[in-house]
This record gives sequence, structure tokens and C-alpha cells, in this order.
Amino acid sequence: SHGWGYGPSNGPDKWVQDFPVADGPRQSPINIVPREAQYDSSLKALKLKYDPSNATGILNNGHSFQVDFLDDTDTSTLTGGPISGTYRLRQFHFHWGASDDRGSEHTVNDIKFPCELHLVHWNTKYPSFGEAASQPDGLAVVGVFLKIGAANPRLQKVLDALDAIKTKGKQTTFANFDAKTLLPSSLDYWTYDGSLTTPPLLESVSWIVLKEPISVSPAQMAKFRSLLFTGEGEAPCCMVDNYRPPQPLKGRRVRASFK
Ligand SMILES: NS(=O)(=O)c1ccc(C(=O)NCc2ccc(F)cc2)cc1
Ligand SMILES: [Zn+2]
Repeated sequence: SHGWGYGPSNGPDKWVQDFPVADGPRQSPINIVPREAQYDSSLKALKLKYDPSNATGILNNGHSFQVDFLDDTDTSTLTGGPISGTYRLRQFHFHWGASDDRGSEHTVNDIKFPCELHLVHWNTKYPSFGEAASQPDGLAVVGVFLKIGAANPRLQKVLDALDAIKTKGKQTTFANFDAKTLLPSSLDYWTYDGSLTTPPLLESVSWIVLKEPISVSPAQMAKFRSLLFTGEGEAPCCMVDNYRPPQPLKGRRVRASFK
């Protein structure tokens, strides 16, 4: 009944009641201060190899919507970057605001973007996502900022599917989508050790936040905001402001892959 959410009674400030790790040492998101990030020449280039045929479906999970991928083989993977080994793409999803002045989870010099994309990967040294999610090196999430500008044609196929998943729990098939097309031209990134940004807030994520945003138009942002947090037949509540604000850095280092 009273599950976690983003409202006044169940939002980010209340999560610590059910998930004490919310006050842990490596929580996400954070504010990224480029001037204080340490360039690390030992950081490798990101290597993302995604197979479009692994896309299976698109789901309104009541907190965001996600595009799910078949992750039973190493056909859609993340390697290189700050991580060692092979991480498999499991899903991507977004966080966004009720207006263009907010919505991202990470901020840069305290600047909020209207939307942030998360591509979620898990370390194949563990038998499953669920197992990996409880390990300090279990997950790797690539974060991409969306900035208001020209309409982004690469987003359109995802946004056109949203009418079919308006309410919580609805899902539909979503096939043959190349998640790589959502990435900006530069793969320069900041990286730090963090957590899931929603309950259970597990401290198992190597965060890889790309410096270059991709574009989204105001009309496309309106499509995100047409979704509902609520299920069919419930009093409708617009799915907006589904972002956790930045958390204390607690001495963590943020490294940059670029000068
Ligand atoms: N915003 S984010 O990219 O940080 C993020 C990514 C994935 C999840 C997730 O999978 N939750 C369900 C879940 C969590 C742990 C499990 F063990 C099983 C399912 C939550 C937040
Ligand atoms: Zn997320």
C-alpha cells in the first residue's frame, strides 16, 4: 500500500525509514564538480556492444519506464571504462522533471538537466542481476544527460511506445532497438563508486556519467510527462519529478576520463 515513491509522504527524504542504507557512505546521485574531478590517464575507453535483437519489452513500473533486454548471453555488453570484466545490459530507463528546470539525478556544478538516461549493466562474474546487485562491484550504470534542444529522432521510437504503457504495471513488446543510438558522440565520462538511486539503494554501482548530453525537445519531454505513476482505475498522478536529489560525497573521489 504505502510503497516508496516520489511524493511528500513516501519520497526520497522518507526512504531511510525502510532503507537505512539511504544514509550510507556511497549513495547516489551526486553533484559533479568538473574542476574537482581527477583526470585519470589509466581509465580506459568505454566499450559498449549492444545487439538490437536483445530488446524485449517496455514497462511502466510505477516509478519510471524501462526498456528490458534479454541478458542470458554476452551479446549486449559494457567493457573497458573504469570496470574490469564484462557487464551485461539489463535495461535502460529515465528520470525527469515536471518542468524543464529539473529532472536529472546527477547535477554538474549544481545544474539540473530536464532528464537523465540510465543504462543498467550487471557483472557477469555473478550468476544473476539480483546476485550482482548486492555486490560492491556488481553493477555499472551509464548515465546520459538530456538537454532541451532539437527533437531527438533516436528517442522517438521509445516515446511512441509510451501511449501503450500509460499506467503502472502496463508493458508491451519492444523489439529491435539499438540502445547505442541513444549515446552522444563523445564517450568522455566521470566515474565514481555509488548506489542505486531508488530503493533498495544498494551500494553496488560503478557510476559512469557521460559529459556530453543528448538533445530532447520540449514536445518530447511532454511525452515523458504523459505517463502515470498510478495504475488503471486509480486517481491519476502524473509521472514527473521521479528523481532523487544529490547525496553527500562523503570523501569519495570523482575521476575523469578526459582532461
Ligand atoms: N536509477 S538506477 O539506475 O540507480 C537503478 C537501476 C536499477 C534498479 C533496479 O533494478 N531495481 C530493482 C531491483 C534492485 C535490486 C535487486 F536485487 C533486484 C531488483 C534501481 C535503480
Ligand atoms: Zn535510474
